[in-house]
Amino acid sequence: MFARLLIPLYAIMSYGVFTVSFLYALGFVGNYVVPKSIDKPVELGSPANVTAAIVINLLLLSLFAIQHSVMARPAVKRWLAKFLPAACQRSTYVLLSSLVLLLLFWQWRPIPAPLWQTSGIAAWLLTGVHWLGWLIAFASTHMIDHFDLFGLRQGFSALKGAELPNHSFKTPLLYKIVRHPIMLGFLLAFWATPVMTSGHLLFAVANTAYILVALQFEERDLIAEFGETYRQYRRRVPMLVPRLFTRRRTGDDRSSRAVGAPQ
Ligand SMILES: C[S@@+](CC[C@H](N)C(=O)[O-])C[C@H]1O[C@@H](n2cnc3c(N)ncnc32)[C@H](O)[C@@H]1O
Repeated sequence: MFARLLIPLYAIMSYGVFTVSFLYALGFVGNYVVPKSIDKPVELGSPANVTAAIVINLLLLSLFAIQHSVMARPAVKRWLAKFLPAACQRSTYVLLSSLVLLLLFWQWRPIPAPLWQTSGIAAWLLTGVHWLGWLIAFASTHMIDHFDLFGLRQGFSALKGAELPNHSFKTPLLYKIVRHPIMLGFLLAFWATPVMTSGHLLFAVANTAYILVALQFEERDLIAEFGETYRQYRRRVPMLVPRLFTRRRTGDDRSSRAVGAPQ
């Protein structure tokens, strides 16, 4: 009974830490409100320290990449299952990822030299795309299952003494346009900025490289889990860049899917 209560509380606490790290990320990447952001305070990024700043920032980004990817490997999940109840696994992943992100925000060294800069309509447009990116990422978590992705569903099924919910394959809304809308949203939020500093560029390039590699692993796992269904989805729907002229393809897709023919 005690564990049944403790697990949902742990899930709520992890979700709370995730919420703090997500809200802080909005301020960090966009240089809004928060005391320490990607480019501020400027005095932390004195030119003499640029090499040290690059090394420290790359170490922080690598730490996040390693933690986030290694803990998502099926073999590591099986190993963790020896120590952690299954209902706590996702929350633990969410908690550790959020803590590593907060460490990154805290220890990040701004490199504020601007590489390019926009003003007027261009700046407004880029800011709009930036916020659209965050919105796409957040909304897409709800399209596949926000509460499952962040461990709450698993925690509450432990409370009810129910079986863990099955991970089901879904392709609603934006998942019909690209296979990875959450990552597409992040890429838009990271790259669309009115002022691109050296530090921001480092952040955007490193995260883009990480996302492209991590998606290879994620898709390998999705194929292992959902087999031909995911392979067909991969043939039908682009990874990150929406097709501009989808009309004819959609027609083709429908007919090939109807007869189950490879595309
Ligand atoms: C952080 S989410 C990112 C999802 C996707 N890569 C995206 O960018 O929108 C990673 C989790 O989503 C799951 N996932 C990815 N695509 C999915 C789909 N179409 N249906 C259900 N789960 C999916 C993966 O198995 C993984 O556990």
